[in-house]
Amino acid sequence: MSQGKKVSIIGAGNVGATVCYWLAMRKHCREIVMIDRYEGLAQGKALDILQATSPEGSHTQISSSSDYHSIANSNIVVITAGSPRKPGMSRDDLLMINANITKEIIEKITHYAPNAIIIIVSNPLDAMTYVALKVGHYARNRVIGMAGILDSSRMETFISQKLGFGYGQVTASVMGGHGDDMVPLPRYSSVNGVALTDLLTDVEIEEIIEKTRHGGAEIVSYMGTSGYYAPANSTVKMIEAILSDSRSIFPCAVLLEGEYGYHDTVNGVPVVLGANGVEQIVELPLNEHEKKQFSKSVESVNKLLETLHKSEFFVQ
Ligand SMILES: NC(=O)C1=CN([C@@H]2O[C@H](COP(=O)(O)OP(=O)(O)OC[C@H]3O[C@@H](n4cnc5c(N)ncnc54)[C@H](O)[C@@H]3O)[C@@H](O)[C@H]2O)C=CC1
Ligand SMILES: O=C([O-])CC(=O)C(=O)O
Repeated sequence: MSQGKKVSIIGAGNVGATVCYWLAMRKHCREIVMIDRYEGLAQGKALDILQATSPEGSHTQISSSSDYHSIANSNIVVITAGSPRKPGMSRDDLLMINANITKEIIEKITHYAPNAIIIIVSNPLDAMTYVALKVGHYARNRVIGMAGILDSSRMETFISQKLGFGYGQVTASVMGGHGDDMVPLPRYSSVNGVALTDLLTDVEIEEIIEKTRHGGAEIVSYMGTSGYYAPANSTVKMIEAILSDSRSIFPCAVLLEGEYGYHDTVNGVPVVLGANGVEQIVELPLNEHEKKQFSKSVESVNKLLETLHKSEFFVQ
């Protein structure tokens, strides 16, 4: 696999450490560095994960630091630093607290790892991706938000649960922002090639769409904090695609510059991921209903961006 590659993870909490664990176990990179504002946390988790690598024959070197010098020469930096939501909160409630954290971290990354591709995980995802792009003055291919793969994998799970068969054979597609207005696409979902619309009724499909839209909140309601196994798995899929230059299509949050008719905003769309990050944005021929839903999702993200612009966040 992609030995010789370095990934840094900023934020060694639930998602960050689980990304580190998955990556180490799958042996896709030579080196992983974890940074957290609580150095002891990153240090403890790095050592714990490192001690799990030996029985697996993984050569991945895992270290922790509070010093950003250690992220130098990273191929990819993943940002999972920031607050998760608590029950009753929306992801959007995290806007200002996580925007400030993202800004502080991006300023370090542009200094210490100027050539890295950035994967954003912190919420609200689309707005944080926009913050990273603007604060770091990055070309848009280099900053990518993780959400669409996760939302699609949730939809796939709910489809198999509803059907009672097809586990592992479902392909679902979710576009749009990572919020309650995300756009699950049953027309682009199938079970081993059999169209979803041939297997489930409209009412059943609508139920799945609603469950997918609230998939994150459902987990928060059980645990008091957000999920991390599926989010970490989705993040690792993006890392693997970039490190191995697989040029795979995944739904990811990227800056739109005219695609789907929108400018200067971030939203989730299918992209080709490869060595340069976003190699291509794929424009699906959406029908009128899907276009309307996507427009609502763009509006929701734009409201957050407006709040940031009005608060003069970008001129501080
Ligand atoms: N995009 C997505 O689909 C998903 C996004 N998330 C988001 O990811 C973020 C992290 O979630 P969890 O790992 O569950 O939270 P967590 O609380 O377990 O971990 C966050 C870590 O960030 C660290 N941190 C905070 N400020 C920092 C700074 N300035 N520098 C370095 N480290 C800092 C904290 O010390 C903590 O260890 C949250 O915003 C959450 O909403 C979580 C799951 C899915
Ligand atoms: O729901 C949350 O707060 C975390 C998240 O984005 C997800 O799990 O989809």
